[in-house]
Amino acid sequence: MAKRTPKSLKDGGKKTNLKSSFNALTYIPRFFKEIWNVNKKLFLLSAFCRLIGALLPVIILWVGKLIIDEIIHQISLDATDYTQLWTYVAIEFGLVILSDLMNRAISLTDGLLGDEYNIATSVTIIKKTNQINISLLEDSEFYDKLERARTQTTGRVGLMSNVLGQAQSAVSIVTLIAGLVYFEPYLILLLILSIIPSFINEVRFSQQEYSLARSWTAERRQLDYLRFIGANDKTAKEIKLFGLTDFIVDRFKNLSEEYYELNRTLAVKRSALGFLFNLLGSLSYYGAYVFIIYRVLSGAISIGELTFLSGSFNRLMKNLQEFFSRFTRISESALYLKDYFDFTDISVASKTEEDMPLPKSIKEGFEFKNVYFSYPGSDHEILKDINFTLKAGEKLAFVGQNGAGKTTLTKLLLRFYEPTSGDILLDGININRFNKAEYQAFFGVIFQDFFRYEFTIKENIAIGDINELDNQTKIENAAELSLADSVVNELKLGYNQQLGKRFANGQDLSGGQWQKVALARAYMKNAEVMILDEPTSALDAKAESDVFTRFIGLTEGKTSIIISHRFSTVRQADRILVLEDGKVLELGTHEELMRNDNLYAHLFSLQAEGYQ
Ligand SMILES: Nc1ncnc2c1ncn2[C@@H]1O[C@H](COP(=O)(O)OP(=O)(O)OP(=O)(O)O)[C@@H](O)[C@H]1O
Repeated sequence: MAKRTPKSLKDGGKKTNLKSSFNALTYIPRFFKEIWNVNKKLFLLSAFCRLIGALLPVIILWVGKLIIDEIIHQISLDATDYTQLWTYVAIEFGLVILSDLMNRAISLTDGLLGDEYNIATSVTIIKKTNQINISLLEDSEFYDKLERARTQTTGRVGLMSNVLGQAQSAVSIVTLIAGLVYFEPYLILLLILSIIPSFINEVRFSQQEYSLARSWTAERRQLDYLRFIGANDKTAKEIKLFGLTDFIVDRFKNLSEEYYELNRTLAVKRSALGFLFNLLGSLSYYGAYVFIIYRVLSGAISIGELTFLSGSFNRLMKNLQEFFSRFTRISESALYLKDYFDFTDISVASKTEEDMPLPKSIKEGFEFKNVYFSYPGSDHEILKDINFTLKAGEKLAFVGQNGAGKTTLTKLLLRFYEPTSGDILLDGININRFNKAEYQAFFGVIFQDFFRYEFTIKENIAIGDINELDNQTKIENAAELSLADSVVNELKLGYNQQLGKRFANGQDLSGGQWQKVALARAYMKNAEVMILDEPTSALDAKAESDVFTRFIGLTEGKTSIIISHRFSTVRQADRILVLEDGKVLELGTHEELMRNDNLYAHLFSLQAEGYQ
């Protein structure tokens, strides 16, 4: 990990300001359009309940006023007919029940809508990630964006409740203000004066908190990573043996404590100032209270009106405080919304892509012409002036020392990256001109770092052609050809055995067993071109020879590339391409290269000696 420059509150990365907070609010209509599309009925139900919920407080306060006035009226009359009074009480009771019902309905609909929206955005993120170029996926800035889009899901759901709650508060505030204005218009001024300072305080701090959180995205990813390697079954062996716990804990603590300190400073300041400004609110409330009491004592208003006014004033003040603090929460979450939409808006169109139809079968083959390549963001040339052909139906092996560029060459062929200069042709046509998804479907590939999916073994094999998941015969056939059937036979639940240790009843496999499973994927797909990157490295000598004989059968008549460090495997290819330091050093049959007496012959003899 590179040495980090400590951040302070002042240099919190990209600064956000009031303008950016307000700008972020422009994403809210788009956000609600997405929620609306998720479940229209539920959305309307939630809005309806909130509208009723918004009108109830002022009505309940008003009925309270009627009850008190009626009691005083009855006492002064010495009367015994309380029908009117009990009717009011019954109405208030009904309204309180209705209010409770509405609140519950609101939290229910919000929860359900939030869950549904959550599912929808997770699906969007998975699909979008899949459409994005591999080169972008390896970019750390992109990863930060992805992380923000992924981890802020709960924030987005909260945002929905907050915005809807805000609309509800706005209706309540208008009705309460109408009541106050009717009796005592001046109280409104007092109210606004007491609220504004705390609003400004909230806005200021929420921006600083967002700025801080955003500027620490990369460090949070590091913290996640340390948490992952520090408490994980895959790393546990090495961590114990190398005694890495303290090293990881120290690194984790140093990083997280710095973040904690900055956060704490902000939180303490926010709370202290928040308390002072709220004190101002309480003072104004009691000022208003005293004022209304004077008005009652002077006979200007009734006791019922006193309760209505003080109740309305109190509620209004709380509602306004909540309205403003919620406003800052909304603008804060809206900034995260921007991160999400920035991610979903990443353009996936390739400049060069056309939609040429792919040939049904390969006639001539592939040709690399003067290909140079550096990974994005680096000047280091990994491939230099590469020229060779892969003829239709030919089995070509790539050989070379670690880091020579073998895997990179296949990544270019698969269009995960584009050459920095030079062309790759298929039957004389630049591969960029074909539809990318169709072009990539042409290939059956087993990568060196193939993924061990913690699914069942059957699913792990079917991944080679997931449409055939229910085709048990095909899966068994593939397992037999790749020798994965011997692995299946040892599993308690056979093909339905869960693999890996993450889930209940899962069973892990050895490296070689996993490789057989991965190889079975190649047999699932009857691809036009096969690429196997180190397909047998973890297999024992007997299995390697068996697998390879079968693989030769699988690729019979097919264009294929095999990357291997085992010369017993390599020599069976039709031709061998030897890479050294990103350049083609030799190309020819095994016999030709042996006669050449260059790097290939040298490495071959070295390995042969090792077997003697
Ligand atoms: N995503 C990447 N970004 C930047 N550099 C990379 C990336 N992947 C590989 N490299 C670099 O490119 C060079 C070639 O790597 P490549 O994986 O093609 O080698 P290889 O010949 O397949 O090696 P091995 O035999 O070890 O698998 C290496 O120096 C490696 O560090």
